[in-house]
Parts: sequence; structure tokens; C-alpha cells
Amino acid sequence: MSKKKERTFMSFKRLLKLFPNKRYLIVGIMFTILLSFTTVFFSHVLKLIIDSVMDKNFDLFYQSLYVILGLIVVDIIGTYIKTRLLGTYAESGVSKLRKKLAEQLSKLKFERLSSKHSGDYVSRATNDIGKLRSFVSTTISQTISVPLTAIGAIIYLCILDLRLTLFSLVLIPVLFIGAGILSIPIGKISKTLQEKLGKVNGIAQDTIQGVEVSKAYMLEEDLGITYQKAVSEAVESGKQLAKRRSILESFSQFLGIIPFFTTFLLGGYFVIKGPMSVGELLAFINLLNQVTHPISALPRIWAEAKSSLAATDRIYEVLDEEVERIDGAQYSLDNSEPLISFKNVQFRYPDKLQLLFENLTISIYEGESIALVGPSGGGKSSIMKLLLGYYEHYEGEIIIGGHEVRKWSLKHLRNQIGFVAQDTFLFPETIEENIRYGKNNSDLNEVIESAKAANAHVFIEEFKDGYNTLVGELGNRLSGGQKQRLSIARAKLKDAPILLLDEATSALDTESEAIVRDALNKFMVGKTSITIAHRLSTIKHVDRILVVSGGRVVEEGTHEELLSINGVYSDLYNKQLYNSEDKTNPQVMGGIVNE
Ligand SMILES: Nc1ncnc2c1ncn2[C@@H]1O[C@H](COP(=O)(O)OP(=O)(O)OP(=O)(O)O)[C@@H](O)[C@H]1O
Repeated sequence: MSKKKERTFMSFKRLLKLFPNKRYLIVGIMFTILLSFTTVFFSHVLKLIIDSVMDKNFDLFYQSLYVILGLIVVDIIGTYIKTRLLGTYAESGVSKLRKKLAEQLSKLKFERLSSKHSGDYVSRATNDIGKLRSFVSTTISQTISVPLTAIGAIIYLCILDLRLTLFSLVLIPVLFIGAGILSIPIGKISKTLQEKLGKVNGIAQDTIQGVEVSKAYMLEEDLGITYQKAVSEAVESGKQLAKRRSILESFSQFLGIIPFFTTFLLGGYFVIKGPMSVGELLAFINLLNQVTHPISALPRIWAEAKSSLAATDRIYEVLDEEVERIDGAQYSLDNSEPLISFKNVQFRYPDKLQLLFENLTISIYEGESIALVGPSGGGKSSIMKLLLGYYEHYEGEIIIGGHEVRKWSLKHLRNQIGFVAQDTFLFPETIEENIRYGKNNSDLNEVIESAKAANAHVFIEEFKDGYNTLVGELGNRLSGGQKQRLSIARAKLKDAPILLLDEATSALDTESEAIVRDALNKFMVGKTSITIAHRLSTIKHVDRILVVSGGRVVEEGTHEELLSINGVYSDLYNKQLYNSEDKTNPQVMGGIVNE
């Protein structure tokens, strides 16, 4: 077995292990076997009925009718139970798989999530899982019933007439080999199609999420073209799949008809000449149908199975991805000095050739307020990502509260940190729930207190539903400043000793910024804070400003100290002062101005 096939086989084995209610599967299979048996037995009773009619044997005729009636009842009940059990088995397994996939997605490493399109993950969690559901609920039972019915039927055909059976079924092996060869590319094309559908999903998602930008820049047409291109590529794969399937289907049909032709020819001859009864011929034809019909369905089932195995592979690609570690010690912040330190840190993003930090050394003391400024791409946000333990493949040491980041339990480390991100993410739930994410077991009063501290209470109360207002997808019912205030309220509720504020006021107008800034200033009291700030007015009052450029801290000191040394900071300041219309309130766009 090739490595790839072996992997697929293993994935499938693991998948079935994951499905609970094995009893449902076993009983479902037992009913599948019973139904295969009744199908063959049905043909035998058909023979008895026809022969009893021909012989005018009423006793046998009535007895056979009763038996057939019994068989019909068994068939109806058996089909119901089998379908119900296998359906339940599939549903419960699929929901378990969905849960496992969702859990896995939440545990994936940040670097993995940020390097892949979310649409691709969504596609695996929807299209691929959907494929598996139909495979488990229908294809598995067919995979068992089809060969079983066929084998039972062939045995009975041999008992009825060995010569006729051999003549009729001589082409069956050819059918198998041909179908096998024709179905080879189906699994591969199916996997490609699923991948392309993933891409289509991704673009659709981007188009919807980026609606504001696309409308403002009149990108609808361009995005439409990109979407169309992705759809056309998916359609192309879909067409190829349809082509392969239709060749397979017609091939199956063709070979399925040939045994009938032989049977009519030879069977008719045997009946006319005497060695075969009419009942036997009819039972033979009926059973032959049970052989050729399922066998001609085999290639389709085989193709289905291949697509489902491809889907299983895609799901296990995600389930096998490296997740964030769960080990580490449950430290608390010791009164260590400095509270946070980077010691000779060397760091490179996995997909970058050059090091971002070659020898980064920073010390931050408890209770200090620190601002990071510097040219765009200098590494300010990356410092925060390293503090949050998103990337751990650095050299040197990053120490928080006396312990190396890689030795902390990530959960406990992140419990010490309140983070207000550059892009405020709000879940499509109520305002109350969005704030409560800061501390899960908090009551409404605590939520309100945090909202008040974040200057959010007033605008929340202005909504008809107050704290029960749904914020809409990505918080699109709120303004930028309102979203940021909710994000601050969330961090406030968490009340962690270390605060990371990544460009928290960058997108706001002066008035909103003042409100948000006021909330932040109140919030920062007594905390150790690191702010990536864009406006000079916010930087002026911090204890220390670190100018990060080219992956190094090139200057550090208070606003006045840095101005006095006439270096990078003062250059930034002067440029902003010069560019600013309001010279009394100059704005340093830390992430925009280049050296
Ligand atoms: N996930 C990532 N993968 C690869 N490179 C990255 C990633 N995130 C950031 N970078 C790169 O690292 C460098 C520093 O980025 P970072 O976001 O830390 O800079 P910054 O100083 O915060 O910039 P800005 O002020 O523009 O936000 C940039 O060159 C950026 O392209």
C-alpha cells in the first residue's frame, strides 16, 4: 500500500473510531445482511409461486403467498430500522466530528491560523463533513449490502442453473476491473474540487466581510471577476468529475445489460427444450437483476467512497495540525524586577527569510506605562504577539513575572494580560455577552461597571435594548470608537495586571479618541501597560517611550528626553509637527511615518 493510501486508510479507521454508538452500526449492518438475505429468498419464493401456478398446485401457491407477504413485512420493517440506525449513527458521529473540528480550530497555533484562509477551514467543516455524513449514512450500508446480495444471488443462481450462471456472469470480472480503472482519477478530482470549493468559500467570505472597502473603492467588479474565476475553476473540476462519473455509469449500464441478453437467449432455449421451468427462468432473471443492478452500482459507490475518503483526508489534515501546547506551569506574577523582559531575543516569522529581531533586549518594570513607536513594520505588534505566547520559536529569553514565556501555561500567562487589539473583534451577540468575554462568570452589575469605566455605558443606554442590543456581525452596528470602548470594557472586566493596547485609538477621530483615551488612562492606573500609540498626545504622558525600528529598540526615554537627543523620535515628532495643521496638537502616526 502506498504511503498516501496508507494515510487515507488510517484516517478512515480513526474516523470510525470517533463515531459513538457502535451498537447502532452493528445492528444496522445485521439488518443490512438480513435484507440481502430476504432479497435472495424473495426470488426463490417467486419461483415457487410461478411453478405452483403452472402446476395448478393451490396449496403451494397459497403458502408461497403467505411467505412473500412475510418477506414484504420483514423488508419494510428491516429497511426502516436499518436506515434509522445508520442515520443516527452517522448524525451522532458527524456531530462529534464537528465538535472535535471546532475544538481543534480553537486550539490551532496562531501562526497556523494566520497563514491559512479561514474560508478553507470553513469549507472543510461544512462541505467535507457533509460528504462524510452521506457516506456513513448510506454508502457504508450499500458497500455491505451490494456485494452481499450479489454473492447470495450468485450462489442461488448456481443452484438454479450452473451453466446459465457461468454464461451470464462471465463478464462480471471485466466489469470490476474496468470500473476499478475508471474510478482511479475520481478520488483525486474530487479532492481538487473540494479544495477549489474551499477557495470559492474564502473569496465569498472576503467579499462579504470587505464590503465597506470594496464599495468605497468600487472593487465589486474586480472581486466579482476573482470570484467568477474561482467558481469557473471549481466548475471545471466539477465538469471533469461529472465526465468521469458518466463514463463510469454508462460503462456499468452496458456491462449490466449483457448478462440479461445471455440469459434471455440461453434461458429461453432451456425452457423450450425442457431442462428449465418458467418459474426457474423468472426467478433467475429476477435474481440476475439483484446481481447486475448492485454490481453496476458498485462503481458509483466506489467513486462515492473515494470522494468521502478524500474528504476524510482533508478533515484529518486539520485534526493533525499542530495545536498550542497545554503544558506549562501555573505561575502567578512574582514581584520580579523587571516584570517583563526580552533578553537577546532573536525571532523570524516562519515564512520570512530575514530575522525580525536580531538581538532584542527590553526591560519593563511593574506599574510602568510604556509606549512603542517607530516606523511601520518595525516590530511593535510582533513584540505583543511574543508576549502573548503566539510564537515560541525564538532564541534568547522572554520573561514575564520571573518566568520564561515557554515555561508558563499559556492559559495562565494570558490570564495575566488584558489585550485591546488593533482590530476590535466583536462576536455577533449582545453587548452584554461581548463584554462578559472578559470574565465568564461575571454578573450584569460587573459588566455595567466595566462599561462605565470604559466610557461605554452612556452610548449603550442610548440603544433601545441597552445591554441586550445585538452588535451585528463583526460589530457592524457600532461605530469604531464604540467598538473600541466595548473592547476596553472587556479588558477592564478581565482586570489583568498587564495591559497590551495595540493601536487602540488609531482609527478614531479626535473626539472619539479623547473619550477612548480617557477610558484607557483611567484603566491603566496601577497596571503595567504597553501601548502602541499613534498620536503624540497619548505618548507624552507615559513613563517611557521605546522607539522600535528594524527589529531593535533604537531609543528610549521620556518624551522630553527623546526630544532632547534629536534622534529618530524627535525626527518623527518634527515631521508630524510640520505636517500637522494643528501645530499645538501634533500627531505621530507611529505606524505610518517612515524614518
Ligand atoms: N504573521 C506574520 N507572518 C509573517 N510576517 C509577519 C507576520 N506578522 C508581521 N510580519 C512582519 O513582521 C514585520 C513587523 O511587523 P509588525 O506588525 O510587528 O510591525 P509594526 O511595527 O507593528 O508595524 P505597524 O506599525 O505597521 O503595525 C513586518 O515586516 C511584517 O510584515
